[in-house]
Amino acid sequence: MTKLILRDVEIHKGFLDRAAQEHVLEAVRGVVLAAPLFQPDTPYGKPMSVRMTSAGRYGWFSDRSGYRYAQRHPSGVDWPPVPQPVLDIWNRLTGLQRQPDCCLINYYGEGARMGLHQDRDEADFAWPVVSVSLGDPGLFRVGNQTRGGKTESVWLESGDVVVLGGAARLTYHGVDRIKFGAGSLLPKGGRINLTLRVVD
Ligand SMILES: O=C(O)CCC(=O)C(=O)O
Ligand SMILES: [Fe+2]
Repeated sequence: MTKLILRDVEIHKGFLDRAAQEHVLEAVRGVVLAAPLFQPDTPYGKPMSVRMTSAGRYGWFSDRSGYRYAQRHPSGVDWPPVPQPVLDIWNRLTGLQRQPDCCLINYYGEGARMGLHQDRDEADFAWPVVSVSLGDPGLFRVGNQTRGGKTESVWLESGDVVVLGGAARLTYHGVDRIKFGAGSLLPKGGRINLTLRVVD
């Protein structure tokens, strides 16, 4: 395990070993069975290329009226609780008493990406965001606190965990592309990202 710092963004390479990745993946499968992946629309009307769902008191949601947190899955069911193996990652890394309210689950299939953005739909930016990568490698781009300027990129691999906290809490970030099929964790390929956030 090595820790890189890229513009105050902490990147814990190899934070989860293979057994831990499999354990988390199994928990994620349980969430997806109860609250299936869906493809949200952006406020601009184009569907996102990433499919997603959530666990926790809140789930992240997007449609023509904007980005927000929702108390239920689009089907009307409650979001399942955040699985304990996922909370364990938060606890190990942050040491905080407060637990995350939302675990957003992003699934990147072939060709999926996520444009540069800030995570700013939460009430209090003092809480960090913790982001877990599973499956195929993804090219993670890190920008600045405001839109524009130079960026730097790093490949995130299965088991890597990123913390956006402190000075980096509002840093622009995104995923340019994935190496579809290059990982061995997901039998059908693709990349899963879990993003843990305190919402309110
Ligand atoms: O997939 C990733 O590594 C980042 C995901 C992300 O930035 C988000 O869901 O807000
Ligand atoms: Fe983000």
